[in-house]
Amino acid sequence: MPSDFIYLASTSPRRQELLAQIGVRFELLLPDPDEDAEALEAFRPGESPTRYVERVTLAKAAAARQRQARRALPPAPILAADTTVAIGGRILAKPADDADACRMLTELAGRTHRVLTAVAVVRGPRIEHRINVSRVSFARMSAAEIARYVASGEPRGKAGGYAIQGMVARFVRRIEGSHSGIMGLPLYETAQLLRDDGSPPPATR
Ligand SMILES: Cc1cn([C@H]2C[C@H](O)[C@@H](COP(=O)(O)OP(=O)(O)OP(=O)(O)O)O2)c(=O)[nH]c1=O
Repeated sequence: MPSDFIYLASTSPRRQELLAQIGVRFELLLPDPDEDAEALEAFRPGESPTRYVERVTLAKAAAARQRQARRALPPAPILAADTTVAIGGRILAKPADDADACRMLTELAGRTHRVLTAVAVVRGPRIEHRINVSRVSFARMSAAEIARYVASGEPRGKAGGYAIQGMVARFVRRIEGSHSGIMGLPLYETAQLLRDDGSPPPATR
């Protein structure tokens, strides 16, 4: 029988909004203070962006499953995701600081890059996942435009140093793929993985 709610193992406010957008009922299952969430996201030399985003997502899902057991929470599926920006085979993570965001945006301006988001759903011992890959083409941006965008604070905490849902949209010439996937949670793939999980129970008469 499908569960009438799921656990969302994500600190990302965008993922919370996106899941709510398709009417999924969820509770947050966030890391304990002593969990090293950043260690999960360390790069391994030579790893492809696809393999990287898949590995990190599965690791986030497995960590959340352990958390659920540790806290003796009621059973329900758990959803985890990771978003990675890749250009020319290289991964751009979340910028360390504003200078790093400037460097990333300078690299992305006037070019097309990929945004990969993997989403995983844990049900007991099983983990299923899907990967969405989108292409985003940015117009040229002058150094002053990049500096102004970085000063807005929007790049902080975002893979590749930008938010498609934000002010940078004025420089987005074209996207191919999934807008929600670029924002952090591809809703088509998510709904496929969840099927009826997270739907409210049918009204009783
Ligand atoms: C490319 C892009 C990323 N992002 C965000 C989504 C994610 O929050 C973030 C990528 O970082 P992630 O490491 O995928 O996620 P997170 O650390 O924010 O949250 P958690 O691991 O707890 O689930 O970048 C946007 O909001 N808009 C965009 O256009």
